[in-house]
Amino acid sequence: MTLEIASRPAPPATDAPAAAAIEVAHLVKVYKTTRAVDDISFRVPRASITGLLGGNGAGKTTTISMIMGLVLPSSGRVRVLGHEMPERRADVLGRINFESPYVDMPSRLTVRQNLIVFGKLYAVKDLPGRIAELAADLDLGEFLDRASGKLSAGQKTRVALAKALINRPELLLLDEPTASLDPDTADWIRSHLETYRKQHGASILLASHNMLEVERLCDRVIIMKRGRIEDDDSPSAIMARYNRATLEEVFLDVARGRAAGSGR
Ligand SMILES: Nc1ncnc2c1ncn2[C@@H]1O[C@H](COP(=O)(O)OP(=O)(O)OP(=O)(O)O)[C@@H](O)[C@H]1O
Repeated sequence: MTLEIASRPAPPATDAPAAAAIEVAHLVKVYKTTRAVDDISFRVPRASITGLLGGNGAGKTTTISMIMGLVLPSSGRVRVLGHEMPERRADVLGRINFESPYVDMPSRLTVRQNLIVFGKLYAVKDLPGRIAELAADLDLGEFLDRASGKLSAGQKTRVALAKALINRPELLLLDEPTASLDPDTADWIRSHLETYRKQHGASILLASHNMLEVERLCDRVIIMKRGRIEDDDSPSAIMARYNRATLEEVFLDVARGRAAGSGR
């Protein structure tokens, strides 16, 4: 992931309660010759779970990285919780968080030490209390004092989720949160995300290759292909438009260039 910080002057903050969790307008990212994200616009309302779908290389991770202010857009605009990114990152970063199974924590530190480091970065109040709460919620007790590098994939995912929730984020960005998990653990993680959204009114943007997961969790689905948005609607409306019973079939239609409604 490239880290580029913008030097444009910061515009005024506008954190009106009505502001969407995320607003993206005409966003473009060009890496040398690759147009990774090609003029996309969408809105993620507060307290919603939105799925970001697309085949390998569709531009999902690049989009999420621009939303977090970690990758600088070539053009276009991103607002998070009403604040312009990346200019207003300082107002936003403490209120959002991120999880990806592809980003490892320092492996020699124990789980507890890692959570202390991330909790301090977010200036979490009563950090020992928050870690105890997350350990109970996510069942981390058994390996809280074990080196993070010595955990199984499922245990690592639970720790990554604890790290992502440590600051009680208003917006959670998830890049394939259940990749490489067994169905039982994946289901457990999904239930936890649903509960967190309900209890905290949080907004979630979830990039996933698991269509059942998206059908179950998401109020809305954005389908990307080659950097562009192919569709953006509720799962049921998208399935109806493609005349398909599952999002998996819709995904294959989009990947193979079949037009909406041509299925069956
Ligand atoms: N740092 C980079 N430098 C150059 N090209 C990049 C960089 N990051 C991504 N790309 C390219 O941009 C395109 C979009 O990649 P991105 O990782 O955003 O896709 P994705 O939808 O997340 O894919 P996947 O499902 O495989 O994770 C790809 O063609 C990729 O090779």
